[in-house]
Amino acid sequence: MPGKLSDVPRWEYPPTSNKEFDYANLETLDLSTVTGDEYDVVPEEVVKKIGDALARDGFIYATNHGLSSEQIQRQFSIAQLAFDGVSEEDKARYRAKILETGDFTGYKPRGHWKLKGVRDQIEHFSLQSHAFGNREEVFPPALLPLVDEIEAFNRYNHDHIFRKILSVLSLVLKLPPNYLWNLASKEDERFDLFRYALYHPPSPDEDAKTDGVRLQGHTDFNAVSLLYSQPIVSLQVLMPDNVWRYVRHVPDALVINLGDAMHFISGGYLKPTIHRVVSPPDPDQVPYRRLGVFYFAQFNRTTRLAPIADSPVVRSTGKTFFDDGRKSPTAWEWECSRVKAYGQDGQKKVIDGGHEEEEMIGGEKVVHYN
Ligand SMILES: O=C(O)CCC(=O)C(=O)O
Ligand SMILES: [Fe+2]
Repeated sequence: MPGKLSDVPRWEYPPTSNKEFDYANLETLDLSTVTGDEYDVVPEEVVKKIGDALARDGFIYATNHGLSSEQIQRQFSIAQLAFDGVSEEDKARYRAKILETGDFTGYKPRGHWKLKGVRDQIEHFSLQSHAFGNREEVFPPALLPLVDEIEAFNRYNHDHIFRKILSVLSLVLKLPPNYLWNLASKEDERFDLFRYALYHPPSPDEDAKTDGVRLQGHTDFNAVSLLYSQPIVSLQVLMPDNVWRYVRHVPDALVINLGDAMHFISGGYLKPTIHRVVSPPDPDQVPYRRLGVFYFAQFNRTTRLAPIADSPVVRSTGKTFFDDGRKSPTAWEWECSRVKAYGQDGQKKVIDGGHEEEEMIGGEKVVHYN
């Protein structure tokens, strides 16, 4: 691997909580069960178990993804460097043009979003696939020696992990195993989003104003999200019984969820589960900064987010979106419009006594949960 290992200070994971909380009971996809040269062989019981879990909970764990503990910890170390080893001037210089372009590439400073008038305490350094072709413009000098390594990690997430998951999902929808991969593997249309995130602990006053919510409840915009499990208990999912439950840390596992794009294309069969980030319920973890490594995988830019008519499972839902499919956006159009609108306190209608807010984007209703 390129990049000088010794130059990157090692990230020491915060201590794992040994307390019990109301954890979500999530299924696990063992990725080593997906085999064949084109990852087209998946045992039937795996398709059944994961299909049921993703239609019901929308969240699963994935294990045996082929990355070592060392390789994963290395990504957290690079994440730490991206925030602690880059000056505030450089973060401003390499700032993401989120509102201008709907593209997260670059640094998102704290306070870009607002929740109940309180500025968020989350820093991001995000890379859309095109970033690797524009290195000098996107990466601050401190990270330039690591670009090949970061790119190789991105490739692995796309070509192996995402691909295997798409094989499973194709079979869930009773399509040929490579069907969804064909909608996501056009090299010049890739726009996956890779992200290092740093959650700073807010002040007690800020936490009180937001009821401890640090990232508002949302669905993801993309197809499949891969979150590298980390020790701070903080991520909650809204489970089918309408109860927020914590996601338990599973060392070296991936926490996987589906986004809007997969929901639309599956005629609503696959669930884009609402999730949020709250203050850690374990007081021992509260003072720690929380680092995240996320890979938001997407379909090709021009993939139209209309229900796949070839799938009997999709057809059986009878569901359509976007004016009965007449105005289905492409994956790119949908993502850009949602990225621009997110967290800007835009045209929202408050419902359910303030617990929910609705916003119309591209003619579809998007609900934010407080
Ligand atoms: O911080 C997390 O665990 C999840 C973040 C998340 O949901 C997102 O960035 O979309
Ligand atoms: Fe998310």
